[in-house]
Order: sequence, then C-alpha cells, then structure tokens
Amino acid sequence: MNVTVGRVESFNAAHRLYNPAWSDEQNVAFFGPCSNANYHGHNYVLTVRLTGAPDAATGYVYDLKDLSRLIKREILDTFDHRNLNLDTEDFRQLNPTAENIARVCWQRLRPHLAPHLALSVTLHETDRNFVEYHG
Ligand SMILES: Nc1nc2c(c(=O)[nH]1)N=C([C@H](O)[C@H](O)COP(=O)(O)OP(=O)(O)OP(=O)(O)O)CN2
Repeated sequence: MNVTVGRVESFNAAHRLYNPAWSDEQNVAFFGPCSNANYHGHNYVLTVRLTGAPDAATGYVYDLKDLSRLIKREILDTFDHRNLNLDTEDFRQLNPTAENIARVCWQRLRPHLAPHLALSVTLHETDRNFVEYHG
C-alpha cells in the first residue's frame, strides 16, 4: 500500500527572467515584465510530496516534522528573502523560471531521502500559476 504525505511551505524571493544569449529587447519581448532589469518578487508556495509504504511499526511514510526541517535547511534557508539571480549559486547561471526553481528544489531534497520514497514538488509562483516536477 502506497500513501502520499506532504508539506506546504512558502518563501519570498526576487528574480528576473533573462536569457544572456539574447538582447535586452528580446528578453523583454519574450518574458515581458518578468524581465524587469530591477527585478520583482513573488510569494512562492512550495508543496513537497513523498509517496511510499507506511512503516509497519510507526504507520508513517515519513515524519512530517523531519520533512519540515529538511525543507527549511535545504530550501528556505537559502532562498527565502533572497534575490535568486544575485544571492544564490543555484541561479547564477540558470534562469529562475518556476520550472527551474521547482527542479532545483527537487534536486536539493532528493539526496536526503531514502530511495524507496517517490518525491514530487509543486511550486506556485502566483495564486494561479504553478509547475510540478517529479524528477
Ligand atoms: N512556463 C512559465 N511561464 C511563465 C513563468 C514561468 O516561470 N514559467 N513566469 C512568469 C512570471 O514570472 C509570473 O509567474 C507571471 O506573472 P503574471 O502574469 O502576473 O501572473 P498572475 O497569475 O499573477 O497574473 P494573471 O494576470 O492571472 O496572468 C510568466 N510565465
């Protein structure tokens, strides 16, 4: 029997969508105000889901308190109240789209979870825009 457990967290961060191979005009034409040279912010909502069989002794798939600590250590402590382009190594060379942020969050968590647990990450960038990454 597999069960999915999850945790919702949030972080505030600034970013600019920008492809350095393009001119500023091309960037603005494609990314619009998301390419504003002076950056802009989002209240990101991150949902982390773990799927696996509940442990016979505890009934837990994964202790959600431990998941909370892991997300804080691996993601919130690095991204919350930061400029993703300027303040983080993860996005110095990587465009901080919602897709890329979700993938980076997944990559930061995966090494700390047992292989039998399936991991997926959902990132809401706005109330209406979200992406999912399953690895
Ligand atoms: N595939 C992607 N498309 C878009 C991304 C992205 O990361 N991946 N990002 C953006 C913008 O950064 C931002 O998320 C969108 O802002 P906005 O258009 O203001 O979205 P809202 O939901 O707040 O407003 P609506 O008016 O409802 O669109 C754009 N695309």
